[in-house]
Amino acid sequence: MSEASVAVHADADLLAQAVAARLVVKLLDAQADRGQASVVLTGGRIAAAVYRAVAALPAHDAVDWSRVDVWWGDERFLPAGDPERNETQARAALLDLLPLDPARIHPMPASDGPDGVDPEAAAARYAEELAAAARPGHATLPHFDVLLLGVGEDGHVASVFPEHRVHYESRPVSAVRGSPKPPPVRTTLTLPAINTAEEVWLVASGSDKAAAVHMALDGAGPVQLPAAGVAGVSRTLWLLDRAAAADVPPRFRSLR
Ligand SMILES: O=C1O[C@H](COP(=O)(O)O)[C@@H](O)[C@H](O)[C@H]1O
Repeated sequence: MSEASVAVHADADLLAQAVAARLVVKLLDAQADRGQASVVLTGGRIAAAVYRAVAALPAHDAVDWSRVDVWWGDERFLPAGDPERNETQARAALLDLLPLDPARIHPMPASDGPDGVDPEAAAARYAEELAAAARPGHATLPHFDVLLLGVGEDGHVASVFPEHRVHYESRPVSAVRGSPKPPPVRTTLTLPAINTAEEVWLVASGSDKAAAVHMALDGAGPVQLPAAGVAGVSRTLWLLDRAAAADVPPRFRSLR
């Protein structure tokens, strides 16, 4: 598990551009090292801005997108194509514009998918898809080069919400019922699954995120503040705009 580090950018627009540039470089490095790359996407407003920024970045053409696996960290359990689905958002902002291999795009199941409106079955199906991509003889998850997370005002990451029973789920993918943020039914990677990623980047913008960022970096408990429980294997990087970074604890300020 890695120590957190913090990078701050002037505003949300520059933050999105910086994350986009980092992401392209990370995927290029992974392809140079491993011959392929994998990214775990998230949802939310700043994530959408990052996806648009990647699409606008000329250097994205340097990535061999046919050798990139795309996974999701969480999903709103709604019908395919619903504009509120994280998948729909990512496809519209970026994925539909890239020469990806459709077989390497791995959305979480929709509520009109093979399991119907059963999020527990959908979560189990996604866990099977992940396990099928894991290295033979290894864990139940594939290698994730980089996993992106937004951070909610309440400190949630993916669809792991404070005090929710998803914290006690032992499987890597969980159904979420009773989400405090709409829609109420979701599917999500759990924190232990998130923390298998080589690098985890927590991206937050706006003053309404400052308190959650502060508490997460200041030693809050993960059940109360899920973002506090995130740690990538080799890197845990908080990517913030100035407003979200307003209350970053002093020991991280030299890193800004
Ligand atoms: O509902 C969700 O919200 C969070 C944060 O979204 P934001 O708009 O406040 O940035 C997001 O990370 C998560 O994937 C999504 O399902």
